[in-house]
Amino acid sequence: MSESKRLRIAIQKSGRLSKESQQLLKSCGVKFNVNEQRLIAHADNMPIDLLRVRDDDIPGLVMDGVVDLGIIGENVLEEEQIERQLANKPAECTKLRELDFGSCRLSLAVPNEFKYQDANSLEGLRIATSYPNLLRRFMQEKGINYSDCMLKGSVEVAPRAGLSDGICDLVSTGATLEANGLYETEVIYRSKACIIQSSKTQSTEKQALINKILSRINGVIRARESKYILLHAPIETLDQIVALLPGAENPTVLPLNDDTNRVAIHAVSTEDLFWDTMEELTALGASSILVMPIEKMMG
Ligand SMILES: Nc1ncnc2c1ncn2[C@@H]1O[C@H](COP(=O)(O)OP(=O)(O)OP(=O)(O)O)[C@@H](O)[C@H]1O
Ligand SMILES: O=P(O)(O)OC[C@H]1O[C@H](OP(=O)(O)OP(=O)(O)O)[C@H](O)[C@@H]1O
Ligand SMILES: [Mg+2]
Repeated sequence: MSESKRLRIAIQKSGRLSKESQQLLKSCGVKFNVNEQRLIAHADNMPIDLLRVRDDDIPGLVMDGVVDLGIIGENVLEEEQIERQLANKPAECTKLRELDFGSCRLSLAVPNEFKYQDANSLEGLRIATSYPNLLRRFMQEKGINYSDCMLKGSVEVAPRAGLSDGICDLVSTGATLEANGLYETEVIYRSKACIIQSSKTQSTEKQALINKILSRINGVIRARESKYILLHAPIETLDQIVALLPGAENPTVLPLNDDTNRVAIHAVSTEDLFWDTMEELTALGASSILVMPIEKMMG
């Protein structure tokens, strides 16, 4: 197979990570259109190809150097890493950074009627999961014997279907567990989406493009986490007002026309400004408070 000159990025074809992975790359200025029937989407304005695959395949594609970058849940990455280490296959890749989506946890859960005290309550039981390696690591650390029942999907119905006593599955809101008469007993792994790079040596051009994409991702995520805040404040409560603005260390303070008692404050806040803080600001005499999203950030 000849080495492609274009940077290959693997993303999930359809599922929890696919929309946000595409959106992130678009926000970084990568222009592409996805045809649902096609595995590959070529970017129009940069030498980048997107490979749209099942999420389980992404870590292996990166570790084998078939693609250069991948966007994947840390849970799937860790599971594949353990699997490959056991099989003596290449398991190396570099996690470039965590992303700001795909937040979930891998947890143990049991039927509502099950009397759970601690992890020892699972001794000798059968647990259904799609993550046998992460489950084994946890159970070995606790010294608990169990048997597993490997299911790629619909794990949450296993106890009711008589296939297992408990489950080890992904949880976010907990709605799926509740709908299936289960409750969460132990969190065994916390996960977010992340971007990974293959360990193979890249050409100077490709590495420069990877660095550019990563720096843009950093800018996009920083911008999404930040807000631009404008407000009018009485000079006498200025210090208290600035202290309330989360993460805004050096705001711009400007005079107001025909008003010597009040000033305008412009600040970039690194956190969302919550309603409670807005109410406290108003109580200190702030007015005309505007909180605006930031589209891009650099430097
Ligand atoms: N409820 C959730 N909330 C947030 N993130 C989640 C949730 N469930 C899963 N994830 C994250 O998204 C990833 C993909 O989940 P999804 O359910 O789409 O996978 P899948 O069914 O295995 O998809 P595929 O068809 O690609 O194999 C998970 O590995 C996890 O990192
Ligand atoms: O705690 P909750 O917010 O209910 O989320 C948890 C559910 O989300 C995921 O499945 P998904 O909905 O992605 O569908 P899938 O089972 O087809 O992968 C996961 O496998 C759980 O079933
Ligand atoms: Mg999958």
